[in-house]
Amino acid sequence: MTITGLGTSGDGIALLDGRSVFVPGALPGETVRVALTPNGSPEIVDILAASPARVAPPCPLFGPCGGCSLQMMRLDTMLDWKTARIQAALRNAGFIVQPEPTAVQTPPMTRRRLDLAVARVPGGMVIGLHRRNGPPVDMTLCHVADPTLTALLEPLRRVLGSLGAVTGEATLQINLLDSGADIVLGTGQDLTASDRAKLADFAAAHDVPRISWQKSGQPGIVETVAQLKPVRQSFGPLTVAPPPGIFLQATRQGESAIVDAVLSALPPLNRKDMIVELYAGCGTLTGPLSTCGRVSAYEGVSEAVAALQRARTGHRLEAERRDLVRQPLLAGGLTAARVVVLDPPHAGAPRQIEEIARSGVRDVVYVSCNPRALEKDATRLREAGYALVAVTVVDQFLWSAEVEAVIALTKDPKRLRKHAA
Ligand SMILES: C[S@@+](CC[C@H](N)C(=O)[O-])C[C@H]1O[C@@H](n2cnc3c(N)ncnc32)[C@H](O)[C@@H]1O
Repeated sequence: MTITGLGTSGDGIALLDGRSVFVPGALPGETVRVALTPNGSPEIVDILAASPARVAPPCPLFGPCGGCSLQMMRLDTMLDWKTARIQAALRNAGFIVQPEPTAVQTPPMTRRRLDLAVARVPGGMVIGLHRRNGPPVDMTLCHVADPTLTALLEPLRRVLGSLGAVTGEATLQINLLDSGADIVLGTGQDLTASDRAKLADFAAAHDVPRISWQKSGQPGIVETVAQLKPVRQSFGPLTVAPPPGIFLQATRQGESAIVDAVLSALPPLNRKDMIVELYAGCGTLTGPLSTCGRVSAYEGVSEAVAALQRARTGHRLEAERRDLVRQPLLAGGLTAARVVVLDPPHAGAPRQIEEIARSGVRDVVYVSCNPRALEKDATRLREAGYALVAVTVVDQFLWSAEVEAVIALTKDPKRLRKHAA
């Protein structure tokens, strides 16, 4: 097969009898020989002509482990591919002439958030990421995760193996906060008193400030099992105590790149200007934005809003819980805003964008984690008269197909004139 492109999940695309076939591990320009697996999907058996972008994958778990799909690709080529995806999304949204993008890629071994699967298997415990459509692959090393997190996996295997509540499969979510690893364990069974004592001992032995637990299938209810010291995370001038399992940008370097891009995408502001921030999480952008103007932050997760409200003393910000899908901030409520900054989840923000499009707000900064959603939301903003003035691409999910972007849009004639000059 001749590979003509890369699909949105990072698989090579080939045409076979007029239809697209996805070949994992193949790069554009390559000719590969494939065999069909028992479930009918193609698997490379031989590379007949390799791409100049092909490199030896650094991790021995690459292939079976479902975490990375692109370790056989040069990092700079991968960043170019991700940048081209954002440019294509914006072009499809109708922005034919685009500013030169800034592109940032984070280094390996910096991921500070892991969502892992746990499985009790004959002879031990497996902790890792699922193989494609299969069971988890034991993460004995990782070129993506921060080494502080990978160092915890072996002791975690031992303690989880000793827990009565971990009978079959479980989940483990770890956020590396400024205060240390913040762990949420999910199990199907309730923890016993002995399980709780073992987890508390583990926290003390490994300097883990907090371990929480949730029962599988009850995602909203999280219980603290051990808390040895306060948890904290700083976002610019703001220090919050994040709730267990809260959204955190995947890497510290990615967070800095997004924050820098958002701040430089703002129009000139004075400190009394109101910034409306939508999908605020527990303050990644809110803290830095509060140094530029008054921030009204909206977020759907009540624990994140409570953390922001507790941290706001001395900072120019208000935080409110609001489901922005069911109850978007209406156009009328946006008129006081000098600029709207939004960082929606994967699905984008179609209802909220409609209200922004109808409001008179002059400047919008949109942080995207999904090029498809970006295309739809940016289409509506272009129709409403916004022009594109800056694009930053952030690759903080190294070796996967994920890509983030920060785009600045305006309908302020003065800013447009300055931009054109
Ligand atoms: C991509 S994260 C960004 C969070 C934050 N800006 C940050 O950088 O840490 C998206 C945020 O949207 C929130 N969210 C998801 N659905 C929502 C909804 N329907 N209404 C309000 N917030 C929502 C999530 O809880 C999450 O905090």
